[in-house]
Amino acid sequence: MTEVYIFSGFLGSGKTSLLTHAIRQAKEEGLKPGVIMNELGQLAFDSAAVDGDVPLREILDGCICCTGSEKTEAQVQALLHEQVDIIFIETTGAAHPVEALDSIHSPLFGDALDIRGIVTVADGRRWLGRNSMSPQVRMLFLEQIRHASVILLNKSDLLTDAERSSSAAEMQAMNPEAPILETVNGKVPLDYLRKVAKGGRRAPVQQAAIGKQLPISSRLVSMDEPVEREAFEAWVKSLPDTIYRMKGYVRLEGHRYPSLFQYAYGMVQWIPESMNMPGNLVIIGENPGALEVPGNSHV
Ligand SMILES: Nc1nc2c(ncn2[C@@H]2O[C@H](COP(=O)(O)OP(=O)(O)OP(=O)(O)O)[C@@H](O)[C@H]2O)c(=O)[nH]1
Repeated sequence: MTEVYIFSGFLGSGKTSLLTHAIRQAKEEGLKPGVIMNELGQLAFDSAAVDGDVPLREILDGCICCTGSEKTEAQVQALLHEQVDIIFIETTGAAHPVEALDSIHSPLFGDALDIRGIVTVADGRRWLGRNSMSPQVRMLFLEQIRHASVILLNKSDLLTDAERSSSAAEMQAMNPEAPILETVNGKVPLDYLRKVAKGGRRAPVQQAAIGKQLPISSRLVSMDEPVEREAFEAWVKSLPDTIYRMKGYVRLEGHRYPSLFQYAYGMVQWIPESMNMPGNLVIIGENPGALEVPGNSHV
């Protein structure tokens, strides 16, 4: 049977970081991993994090929970044909984990799949700031924690000892059965996940089809002009709290190529690239269409 793990967690919490780490460990253990990656935008941005030799299927531009289970079934089928030993499904940060789980509980697979459950990556700082999220979005964030088989309290490097223990205790109260592990960059031993993730649904779903009603959308912006780093970061800081995530390639003034830019819950990261990547930025949040974006010359 092929083990299946669903990686859940809010936008920018560290799912891709967990995925790259899990893939590396699976390979080291002699397992053949396969990946299904679900992204909100049309751009398969995170796919670059998956090595070329790992079978990868993408479900783009919509949540796995809303695009219909046929698409997911087809992608799982394709991975099974490639005889993978373990499948990691990275859901979008806007996906309801139980709906994602349901989409792979298909009679098509019979006993070919051993669905081990939901690993939820929770951004510790976002947990502390959860009350500033809009109600529907906060509900999704909490649902991801409530239905986890295992919770990773990630970005624990950004929390104090007191914040780490109070966050873990509060999450445990919300989901008493899931083991909680404090992590940095989603680094968790794969053996641990394989031991503790037992699959199955743990609590009634609070609100069905939450992903369909969520006010979250994504916008792809072409970044055709270089930006000044400080001014760009000041613009990022000025954005409303309801802009949850940005990622893409942005050219900084004085740089030859666009740098990889990441934004998640107040944190900005720039990684210089040595190749000329197309200047594109994905913005995810509530009403990203209303923003004027520096570096984009189009109206
Ligand atoms: N300081 C710190 N940063 C982290 C940690 N984990 C992830 N990050 C950073 O957070 C950002 C988002 O990480 P990803 O792994 O891409 O998050 P994600 O959940 O896959 O994001 P989406 O797929 O867009 O929802 C990146 O800039 C990471 O480098 C952590 O433990 N500590």
